[in-house]
Amino acid sequence: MSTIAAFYSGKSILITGATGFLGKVLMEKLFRTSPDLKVIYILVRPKAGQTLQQRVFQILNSKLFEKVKDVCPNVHEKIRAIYADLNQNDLAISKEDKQELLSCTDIVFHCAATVRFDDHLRHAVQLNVTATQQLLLMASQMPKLEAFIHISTAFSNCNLKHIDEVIYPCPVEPKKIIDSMEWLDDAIIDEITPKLIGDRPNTYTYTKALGEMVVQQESSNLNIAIVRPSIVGATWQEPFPGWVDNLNGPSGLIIAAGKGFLRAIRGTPKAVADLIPVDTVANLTLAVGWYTAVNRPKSTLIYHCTSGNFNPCYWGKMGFQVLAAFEKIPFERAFRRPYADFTTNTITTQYWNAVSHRAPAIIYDFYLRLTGRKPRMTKLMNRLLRTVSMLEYFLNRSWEWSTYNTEMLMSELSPEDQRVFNFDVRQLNWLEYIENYVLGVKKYLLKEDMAGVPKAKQHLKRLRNIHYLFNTALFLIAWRLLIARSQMARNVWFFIVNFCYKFLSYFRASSTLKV
Ligand SMILES: CCCCCCCCCCCCCCCCCCCCCCCCCCCC(=O)SCCNC(=O)CCNC(=O)[C@H](O)C(C)(C)COP(=O)(O)OP(=O)(O)OC[C@H]1O[C@@H](n2cnc3c(N)ncnc32)[C@H](O)[C@@H]1OP(=O)(O)O
Ligand SMILES: NC(=O)C1=CN([C@@H]2O[C@H](COP(=O)(O)OP(=O)(O)OC[C@H]3O[C@@H](n4cnc5c(N)ncnc54)[C@H](OP(=O)(O)O)[C@@H]3O)[C@@H](O)[C@H]2O)C=CC1
Repeated sequence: MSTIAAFYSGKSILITGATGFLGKVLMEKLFRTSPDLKVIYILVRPKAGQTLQQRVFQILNSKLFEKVKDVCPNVHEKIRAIYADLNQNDLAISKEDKQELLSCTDIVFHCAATVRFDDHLRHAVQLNVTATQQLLLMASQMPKLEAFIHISTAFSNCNLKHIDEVIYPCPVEPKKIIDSMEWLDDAIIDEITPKLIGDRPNTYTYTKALGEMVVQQESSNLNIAIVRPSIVGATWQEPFPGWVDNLNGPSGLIIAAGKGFLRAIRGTPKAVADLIPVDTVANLTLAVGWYTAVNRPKSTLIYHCTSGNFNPCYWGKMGFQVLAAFEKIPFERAFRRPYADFTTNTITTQYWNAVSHRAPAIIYDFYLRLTGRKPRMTKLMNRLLRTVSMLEYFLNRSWEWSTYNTEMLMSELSPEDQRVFNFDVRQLNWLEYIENYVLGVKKYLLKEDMAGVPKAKQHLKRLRNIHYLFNTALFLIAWRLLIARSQMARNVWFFIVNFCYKFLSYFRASSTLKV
């Protein structure tokens, strides 16, 4: 019997961000391995016209939760959705709900965050800093609380090259930032944002670093640990390989490349692609919850959930594997044949953006206009290029994260726990993982059926022929224009024609002789 699974049996667990990518996988694993847990409280807000209950119903009835229903048939009764909005200072939790949470919660997993890179600083501070502070305040009033696990990111200190399992202070105290957000207007915040974030690339990484500082400041009276995952990708093994449900990180780019929109990207092929499967993050997080509650370490331990240290993969190799996967698993209705390459400097990037991204979009929009349809490709391409430009920072650098705590935890686990809560990425086969990832993107994000693969392959063949035809036509037009203007080009042309004619005559004569 797994010690960790047994630990969570009978427990009341609070999860924030349970409707998100990581939160769902974490919840699924908890239900599947500890079906005897008492209850999982999730803080949810209504969204996209759906009530809390509808959102929970949708999650529990999704493919991700199929296995859970076999081991925990009454899963609906064990999940309690609590209305909350982390955008509001008191988290908007009702008095009754708050009372129940305070008196019953044994463990907290704080996953909720805004992960948008370009979020306005006010909103990012509210979600990633103030809400964390509010939640910690609540946690400090929970008499039964055994552990509070905060999910941060391995990139919270991406301004450093080597990152230890410590909290690095930001120059301005989080409390001062929180206070200033209350009285500064948006225009002034916009002005000071670059100064505050300093050498970090965006408000996301900055506010996640501030969030860690808040955790540290509250850690004296709480039993806390921080998990810092790197770039979270599709599931590796559980509940099944390749599951993914949003466009963050690599997933959006895989679609863009597979559909033929993305042809070049500024990236360093030799930089480490520090991807980590979402089920690995969930397993480590649950193991951290158990270890923190049972061993009550004297200080706040930080766990890097990264792959580069254990089993590095590089962007060049990963890009190559993604392209190879498209051969087997093509996406339907591609705009162009999938082909992409890494460029290493700004000038070549701009050249490829003009030639391979903007020009085809303009030509296609022209065709749409001619056929009486609304042009849309240029707009889509501009959006894609904006997204890509935000991800480039992470494609052109490598980081080293120390992993002593993660390795220590691994060694503390029984063989059974190492199997059930596996977070040892040394066992990960990247080629297999990437292939499953591409398949997952096709199935779960694009909702495309494998039955459509032959048609997709045929469509790609047609695109290849159009490509050859287009290039030949372009060449002939260019050549024709050149011949009309240059004597030298004419001479070359007559030389080639003459040569071909002589060659054919010789070939014909020699074949007649043989007969
Ligand atoms: C030698 C060999 C040669 C071979 C070479 C081969 C070369 C190969 C290339 C092959 C292809 C790719 C291979 C894999 C490479 C992957 C690279 C991945 C890079 C990843 C870097 C991530 C670093 C993460 C570090 C930090 C990790 C974290 O802690 S946080 C989690 C990550 N967070 C995010 O990813 C959030 C990013 N998103 C945003 O910040 C915003 O969405 C945005 C700013 C990008 C866009 O905002 P905007 O308001 O404009 O739009 P929005 O309303 O959000 O969406 C508009 C439309 O765009 C879609 N969308 C959203 N996000 C993405 C995305 N990440 N990628 C693509 N598309 C995205 C969104 O759905 C909307 O679509 P519509 O609804 O259709 O309009
Ligand atoms: N994805 C990644 O690559 C990485 C993620 N992380 C960290 O992991 C954690 C989880 O990320 P991930 O699952 O990918 O992110 P998602 O964007 O998928 O999920 C975010 C979650 O936070 C919730 N949330 C956001 N705003 C509010 C709000 N105002 N009130 C209530 N809930 C809110 C969302 O709810 P709703 O569904 O209502 O929007 C959702 O459940 C985050 O802390 C992130 O920083 C760290 C490293 C990498």
